Amino acid sequence: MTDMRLIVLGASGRMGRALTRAIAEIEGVTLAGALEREGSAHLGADAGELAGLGPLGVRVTDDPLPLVAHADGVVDFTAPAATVAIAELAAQARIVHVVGTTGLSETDLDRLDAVARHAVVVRSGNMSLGVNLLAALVRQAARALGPDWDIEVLEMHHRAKVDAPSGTALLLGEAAAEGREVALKDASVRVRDGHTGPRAEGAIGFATLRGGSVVGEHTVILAGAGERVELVHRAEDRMIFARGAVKAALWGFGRKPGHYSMADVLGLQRD
Ligand SMILES: NC(=O)C1=CN([C@@H]2O[C@H](COP(=O)(O)OP(=O)(O)OC[C@H]3O[C@@H](n4cnc5c(N)ncnc54)[C@H](O)[C@@H]3O)[C@@H](O)[C@H]2O)C=CC1
Ligand SMILES: O=C(O)C1=N[C@H](C(=O)O)C[C@H](O)C1
Repeated sequence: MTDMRLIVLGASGRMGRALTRAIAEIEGVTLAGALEREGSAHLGADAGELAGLGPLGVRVTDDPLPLVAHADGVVDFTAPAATVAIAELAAQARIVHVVGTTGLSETDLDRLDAVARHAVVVRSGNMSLGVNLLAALVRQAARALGPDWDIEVLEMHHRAKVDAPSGTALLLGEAAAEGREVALKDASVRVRDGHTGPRAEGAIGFATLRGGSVVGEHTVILAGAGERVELVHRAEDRMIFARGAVKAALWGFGRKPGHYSMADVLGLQRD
């Protein structure tokens, strides 16, 4: 069987470089193109050299059209505007779109839902096995412990991260809300400052830390009267996300159109 041909969007970014390495190490996929934004200092560079692999003969370009026409999928860890733009092109070409980009607005998500009527979109705020397993545990804990236990989601990331709360924190908050059978938008408290008054009953709180080179750390705290449960994930290497994204692309290849999640890819049941 021939390899699945993948394009990396945002090829010179932290995740873009990790994706190039993951494509090189995983069987059944090949790097078919490397895209960057207009004006990037890395246009024309060899994607393999950017990723520390040595030359692969794939030059970074800012023109998606010729690449999309000859590829089977695009892996995209960039920024919301770039993700929505490539989603339209990927859907027209009927190629798999794996979306790792976080900070997407409700409008952006509606656009992805619309294109997923015609194409395979696999999207997750976190592509690692560990976090997706953690989400299942959080759902179960929130259901078992009930509303008397307060839920707070704490996250820390490197100083260059631009969105908050992280996509993972929101994914974990969604899992907690599902466990409680409430809508996250009705329960979430994303910022606290000044004289806030006591904690609202049933709130799912978020707290954000930024600094240094932290790849990604998430703690879901379930605080009861006189005791506390903490569920923690620590990412130590971006390759966990990159390998997950390549696995998602392979899973999506040949599948019927739809907006899928990493829980679908990993076969994690929603109990
Ligand atoms: N879902 C997951 O498992 C993970 C998601 N992320 C998310 O991935 C995104 C990127 O993260 P990093 O790699 O750390 O950021 P980064 O800033 O290092 O890389 C982003 C890259 O995208 C490029 N880009 C921006 N607009 C573009 C366009 N229109 N066309 C092509 N390229 C464009 C930038 O030039 C940059 O090279 C963020 O939203 C982050 O939260 C990061 C790690 C894991
Ligand atoms: O920007 C990052 O770095 C990360 N972003 C994702 C998020 O927003 O949760 C995933 C991971 O934690 C790293």
